[in-house]
Amino acid sequence: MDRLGNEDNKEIKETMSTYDFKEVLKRFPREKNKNVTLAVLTSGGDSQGMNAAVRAVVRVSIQLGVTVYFVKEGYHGLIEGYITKANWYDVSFTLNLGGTIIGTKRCKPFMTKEGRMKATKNMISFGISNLVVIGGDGSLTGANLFREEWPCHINELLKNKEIDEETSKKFDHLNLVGIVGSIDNDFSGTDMTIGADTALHRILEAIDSIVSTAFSHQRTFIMEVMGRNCGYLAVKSALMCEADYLFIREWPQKLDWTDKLCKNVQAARNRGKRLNIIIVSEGAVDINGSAITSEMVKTVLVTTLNQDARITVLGHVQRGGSPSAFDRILASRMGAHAVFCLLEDTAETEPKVVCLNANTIVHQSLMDCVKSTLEIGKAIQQKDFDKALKLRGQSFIQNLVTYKQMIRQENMNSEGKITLILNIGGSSNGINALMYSIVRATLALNKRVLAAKFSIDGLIKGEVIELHWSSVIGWLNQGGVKLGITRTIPDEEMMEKVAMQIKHFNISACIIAGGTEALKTGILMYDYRKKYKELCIPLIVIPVTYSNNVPGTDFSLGADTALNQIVKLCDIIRQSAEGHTPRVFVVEVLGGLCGYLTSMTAMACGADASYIPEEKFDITDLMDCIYRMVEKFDTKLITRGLVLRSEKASENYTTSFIKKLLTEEGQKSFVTRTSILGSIATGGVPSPFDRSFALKEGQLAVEWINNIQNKDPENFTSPSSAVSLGLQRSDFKFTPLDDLRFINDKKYSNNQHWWLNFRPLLKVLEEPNYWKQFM
Ligand SMILES: Nc1ncnc2c1ncn2[C@@H]1O[C@H](COP(=O)(O)OP(=O)(O)OP(=O)(O)O)[C@@H](O)[C@H]1O
Ligand SMILES: O=P(O)(O)OC[C@H]1O[C@](O)(CO)[C@@H](O)[C@@H]1O
Repeated sequence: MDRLGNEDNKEIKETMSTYDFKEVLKRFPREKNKNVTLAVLTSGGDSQGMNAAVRAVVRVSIQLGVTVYFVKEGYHGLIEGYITKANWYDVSFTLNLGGTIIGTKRCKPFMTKEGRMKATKNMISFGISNLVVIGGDGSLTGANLFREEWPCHINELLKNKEIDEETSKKFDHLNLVGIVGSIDNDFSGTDMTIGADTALHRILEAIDSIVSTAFSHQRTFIMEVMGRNCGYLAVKSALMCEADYLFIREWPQKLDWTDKLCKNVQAARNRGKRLNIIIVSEGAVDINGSAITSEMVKTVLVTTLNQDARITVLGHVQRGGSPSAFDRILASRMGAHAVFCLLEDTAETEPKVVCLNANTIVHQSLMDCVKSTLEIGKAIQQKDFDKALKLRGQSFIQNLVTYKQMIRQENMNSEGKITLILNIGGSSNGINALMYSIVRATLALNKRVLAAKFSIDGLIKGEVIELHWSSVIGWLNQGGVKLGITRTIPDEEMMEKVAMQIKHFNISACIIAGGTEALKTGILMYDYRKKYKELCIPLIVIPVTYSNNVPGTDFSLGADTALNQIVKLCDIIRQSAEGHTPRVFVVEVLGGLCGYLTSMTAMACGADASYIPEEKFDITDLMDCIYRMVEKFDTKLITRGLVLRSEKASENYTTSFIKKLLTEEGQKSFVTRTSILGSIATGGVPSPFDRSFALKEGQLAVEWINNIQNKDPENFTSPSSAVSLGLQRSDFKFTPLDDLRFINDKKYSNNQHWWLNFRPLLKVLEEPNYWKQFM
């Protein structure tokens, strides 16, 4: 799960030019790929997002002139010869589907040499010597073995006269690349496996639903989650649902766990909780390695505490349903990368596995990753749980630490320093989870939290409340803004009052959460330190906005939830056209001057075109879109089209203009409809990513304040004492507000966003003849 630190992965890791198709064609010319044949299979437990990976493998191959095959039903299909040619439209409308359209199976015969020999023969008969395997640790272990043995199988086939000398030379080695598709997130080398994010969506949907019935009856629910050997899903979900107790394999319980469980559960009730959630990973054990089951946990609670406890086993629900936006995008990037890897492979290169590393797609040695993954399993078997935990990586351990901190019940009458929270800007999901995290982390340090209701306006009026441990119970999964929010940025007169209130409430530090208004307010407060010494306190801004347009961070809190909402709505809009004559939808997406939501939705839904403020477009682009649409509908294989437009993509090419143009020019082939999503897209409950992001950011902000207060309690005038917290690649960074003041420049726009790199990939995956533009 953590980086292996392989230098080798530098060659074709995702960079600015990775998807620039002119560059791609230069590196992998179509003429050279004429004789390249590639197959893709899915194996092991299915996972949501596998289809996006298959789609990307197929479409990138076709764009590069590679012949591509599906192997149906995993290794079983390889042995039985269920191999069929894949075409462009075979993978249309599959991004939103869970499972795998090409089937999967757990296949015993592939564990035998005979089975793998048969698979070799079948592959050769189709001329295939390049294979993409999408599956979990087991599938990739098998794939690795298959590739190692391949030359022996070829010799054997030659010896048995099942192939001739020429064929044996032509197929002397197998090029292999793995993509990790598994909800368990249990594979070393990649930060995330395809499907894990969606599984968390399913788990939290279930827990959020259970909470209302548990609350009504004051019940305790024991939720059993999947993950075999790996506690990732359990730890993450426990963290994100405020679970009162967690059982996983890598952190086994001492033998007195029954007492501790009862103590924690009872203490939470005493603090005002009407319900308890206990998360049990299906592989949970005690320090002796003996299983701890949901039934055992229930029995303890019923017999010792006389609790009304119930068990819900989530089971395969976790592997079901439509993939999250993250999984669709991750899988598309990984699928494309897998094809590039295969085209670079030679007999001498070792097999690779495509990984996500600090928000960048890279590849690692498949053998090294498999070895490291198996080591974790071995450590667990040998009951060396410390080693297993260490091997799971730093972020796994950090999640556990955060969980313990959030759930720890602190002294309610703390007398320590006071931190003020201000929410400023528009409403964005995840902000309540952030408040939860700030409150719990601050109380853990024996300090106090005050919060202004309705932002600066409330602060000036003195509408300030104290937040206690129990004030934030249940805030993790709440949409909207519990504290109330306005967009007011203080002017000179207001700033004086702000300073007075900070003095009045004896505030020692301030956290501002929100979008650009929050950042601008933070910069102003920093600037006014010269005039008001009350403002010389540690100040930290945490970007919270669905638009993802705040500088200093790759992600703003709330953007993932909005993206998932928009993707869901686009799926529904497009589905509504099923059974109709061809229909094109023009959908207007929120985001102000930032095309993040539009671009990422386009990638996750497979939009035919997307127009954003950062990318200039003109009438020829719009006409080109119409011609492509007509061409597509002429195939009679497709009847639905999707065009996305950012609300501020262009002053003149408005949504209504584009609709009229499509209606006029495309009327012989399709009808056009519009849909303006507006703020409907920002409602709902925070996504797992946003909850987890909120928890981390809250904790880091509190730690930063604590450190700076401890270091130099008198001196809070330097630029480094007023910062913005941001996630850059995989690192959280504290950027001085002084360095971000360009946000106040009217002309500010950021055309260097990391996600702009994916724009060409959108076209590669959506426009069947995209490659022709470069010939
Ligand atoms: N050691 C191995 N040697 C050869 N083939 C293997 C090996 N391990 C697994 N496989 C093949 O891969 C298939 C899938 O493996 P497994 O059932 O472990 O699922 P997985 O890939 O780990 O997926 P998930 O993590 O979703 O369960 C097996 O049924 C078998 O065909
Ligand atoms: O679908 P099956 O074969 O019952 O396997 C269930 C197992 O597969 C996974 O869903 C994925 O590895 C595990 O979390 C679970 O233990």
